[in-house]
Amino acid sequence: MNKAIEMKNVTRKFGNVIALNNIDFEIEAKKIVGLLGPNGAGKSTLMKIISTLILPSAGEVKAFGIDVVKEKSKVRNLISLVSDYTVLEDELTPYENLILFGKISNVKEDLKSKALSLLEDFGLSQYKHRLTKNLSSGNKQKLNIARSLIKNPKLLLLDEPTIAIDVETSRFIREYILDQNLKNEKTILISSHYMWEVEQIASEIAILVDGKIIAQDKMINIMKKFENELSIIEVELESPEYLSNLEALKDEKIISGLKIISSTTAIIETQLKIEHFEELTKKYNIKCSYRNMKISLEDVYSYIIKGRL
Ligand SMILES: Nc1ncnc2c1ncn2[C@@H]1O[C@H](COP(=O)(O)OP(=O)(O)OP(=O)(O)O)[C@@H](O)[C@H]1O
Repeated sequence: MNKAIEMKNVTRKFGNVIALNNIDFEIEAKKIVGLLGPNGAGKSTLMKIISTLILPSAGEVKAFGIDVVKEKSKVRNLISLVSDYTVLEDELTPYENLILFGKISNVKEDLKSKALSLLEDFGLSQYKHRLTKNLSSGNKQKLNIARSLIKNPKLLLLDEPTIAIDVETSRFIREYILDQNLKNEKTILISSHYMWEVEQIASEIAILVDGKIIAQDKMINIMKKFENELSIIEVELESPEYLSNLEALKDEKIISGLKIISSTTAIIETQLKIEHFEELTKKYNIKCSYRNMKISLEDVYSYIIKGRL
């Protein structure tokens, strides 16, 4: 199988902080992988190592079979990173930014036409002559992504690419990413705290906690596994007088989450199948109706993280 990324026994320390703790991590070429994890888990550190911005303290990292430490410049030709620490030149226009980055990245052919067509794709042609510092943050982020594509990388590393971006722009970015994967066979690693975003585009997810990969699988396998293990049940009480009985369910081991939405509605997370929920409502004298809700990646993620933290 063709691997875009292979990390073996990789550790990265910053003084006493162990940002990555002896991890093994692989991504197959042409996949879109979502990298999830709480603040400080090590996601940016992982992306910075792959993109050769920082070195690992120990271990081996290869991109498309090339060692990222020993053959930095070869790897750089194949990879682009988009993040809030890859800064655009504020005093240049979007067009000039693309040209500059293209030159830095040794793009020799058709640089001008590539820059113009990326500006067109991202709806930035009308701002071609405006200084980048005067663009809206959404347009700056579009430019950031356009810039990452000018060298036609095989692997795109997107570190929270839609943070603080409006709904339409983030949808555009998501669709563009999908298109890049589909038409241009780019491998994409995307980190995000927006689970619904990752759910929409990634075919595989990896969860990083405290510098360790605690889960990695195809999205479909993870969702299937948890659909068997977990039920999310919406409860509608007949009257608020049953609320305290409902709250008492918290003491049941089988209830892993209980969120009160109003005096008569709640969402319950449980390992119990919905067929057996009635027994519990009788035991606790809860007069209600209830229904199974579709499990989301966010439910699965928080279930995994809760079990861990
Ligand atoms: N340059 C640095 N110097 C010292 N500590 C650092 C440095 N960079 C990262 N760290 C620490 O390493 C750990 C992992 O940080 P990292 O930024 O990789 O996490 P993250 O998962 O990307 O977090 P977030 O979701 O908040 O962006 C954190 O404890 C962080 O404080």
